[in-house]
Amino acid sequence: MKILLTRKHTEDGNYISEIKEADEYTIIHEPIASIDLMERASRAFVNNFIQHFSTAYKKIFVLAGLGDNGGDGLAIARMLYALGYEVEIYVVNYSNKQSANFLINLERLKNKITSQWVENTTELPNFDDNTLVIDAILGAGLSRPLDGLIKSVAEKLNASKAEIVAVDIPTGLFADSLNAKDDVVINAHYTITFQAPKLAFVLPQNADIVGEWIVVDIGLHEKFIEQIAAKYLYTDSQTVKAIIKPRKKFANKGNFGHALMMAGSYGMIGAAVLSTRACLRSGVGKVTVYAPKCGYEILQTSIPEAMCLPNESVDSLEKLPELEAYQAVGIGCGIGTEPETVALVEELLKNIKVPIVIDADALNIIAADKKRLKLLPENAILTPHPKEFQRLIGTNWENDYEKLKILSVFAADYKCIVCLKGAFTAIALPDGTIHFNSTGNAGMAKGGSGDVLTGMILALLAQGYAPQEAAILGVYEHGLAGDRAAQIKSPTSMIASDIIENIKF
Ligand SMILES: NC(=O)C1=CN([C@@H]2O[C@H](COP(=O)(O)OP(=O)(O)OC[C@H]3O[C@@H](n4cnc5c(N)ncnc54)[C@H](OP(=O)(O)O)[C@@H]3O)[C@@H](O)[C@H]2O)[C@@H](O)CC1
Ligand SMILES: Nc1ncnc2c1ncn2[C@@H]1O[C@H](COP(=O)(O)OP(=O)(O)O)[C@@H](O)[C@H]1O
Ligand SMILES: [K+]
Repeated sequence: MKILLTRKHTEDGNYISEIKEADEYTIIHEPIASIDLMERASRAFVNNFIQHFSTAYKKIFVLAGLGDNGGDGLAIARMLYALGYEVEIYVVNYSNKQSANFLINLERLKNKITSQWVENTTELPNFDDNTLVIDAILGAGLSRPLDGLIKSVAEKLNASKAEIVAVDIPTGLFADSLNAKDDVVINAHYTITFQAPKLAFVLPQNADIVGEWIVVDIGLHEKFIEQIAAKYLYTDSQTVKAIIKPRKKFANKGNFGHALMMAGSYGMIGAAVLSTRACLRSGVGKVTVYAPKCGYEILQTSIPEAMCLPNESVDSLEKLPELEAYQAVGIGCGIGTEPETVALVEELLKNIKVPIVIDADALNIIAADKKRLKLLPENAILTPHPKEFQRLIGTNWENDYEKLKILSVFAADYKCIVCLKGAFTAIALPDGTIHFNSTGNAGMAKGGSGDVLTGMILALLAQGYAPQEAAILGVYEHGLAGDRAAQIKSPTSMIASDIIENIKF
């Protein structure tokens, strides 16, 4: 799914709104009247809303602005009222400019619900913990930080105990550009957004502003969306369906590749076990794990399906084995940073001729001497968590937008694929695009989860998936397995082994 921007910079130094353009294209080419598109958007909001909040639930205050977001708010209020919800409307009267669709929806309220016009926060009702506020003050049309009346309303709301549900975007939040630190933004608990995710929603710095969020389809014209060259994408089930190759009936294990997992050191053989087992659960034909001698019996006993190739050293990985037999190589999980392992990583990078996934200490080894970055083979997949990525670039970022810029430049400069892990893992490709993952949960924030991912991506590489497909698909399925594990064990109690047990391609 593409992430549509509200402020996409154009070559002449201005910016356009892809959302507005998609809106206008739909109005002309579907065709549909603008007010009917608003009705459709509001209906989509309501359909989702009623699944979460029953009529018995709390009193609903709709806070409406004067633009199209406010128009949505009025239409939503009318629809919820018709469904039996107890609704009150407060129009935040911050300007004398009202959109045409706002005015039509105001007219449509007549003889149904009255609206109260607010020019001062003292005219607002009491937002106690028994109220639900629908924030329809400003949406994608935000052009500057909040001030004056809207700012005071936002402050009052944020200080209250009311549950806040935002229409499209929480008021005051820029959809895809940076808010200043002291900007006041309504902190929503739940956001129902139209047509496409907004970039701001997948960035950790906005987590407490957007709350839980969901995209509802409002039927903007597919032909228009297809031709948008999106820089940011959001991996959903449709994306993944287009990537996955079915296993053919007469297939044999030779069709699914032989993977080499180089992992483990004394005290860290668990990382080798987890990554290798995850690799096996992800469709690979055969796996050999190259590990220090201390891991031999553990690996042979705990994963009988894998072959184990012990190296000479007892405690740590050293010396490059023959690579000819393998279709893909994974390195890094639990390998430590002993000098002989450092030498091994360098040797591997100089000699590798098949796709590779690089994780954990292998990344730290590369980061320790930046000249090693030049050894990265084209399309290598790197799977750093934020700390490891900071080590690779040798600096920190000021905010998440800057982080994305650095990430994108890094992937382009080194022609590699970087999976920057976390909630909404960001996968940067050499072509400059960034693909955010939609699956996963905080139960995965535990030691070993990353090892599982490395094994899964390795399996996909060995099966012949193109590296960018292996990264996008692997990260998605890893998160999905984590979501299944969380369902069964709960986010708090699940462990990395539960992720493996719930891998299901
Ligand atoms: N295609 C879609 O996705 C569809 C979208 N729809 C809905 O439309 C919404 C976008 O509507 P919109 O363009 O009218 O913008 P909205 O956010 O209501 O505000 C605009 C007004 O606010 C003003 N203003 C801006 N910043 C301000 C500030 N800080 N303080 C004060 N004023 C400020 C701005 O003034 P100006 O910048 O021109 O001075 C302008 O007058 C979108 O979020 C969705 O809900 C659906 O109905 C249908 C399909
Ligand atoms: N809050 C979260 N939401 C979704 N996924 C998460 C969250 N926290 C961590 N993860 C996922 O769990 C994995 C953790 O990997 P990593 O930090 O390398 O752990 P480790 O090195 O301990 O195995 C990553 O794939 C990451 O995307
Ligand atoms: K809003």
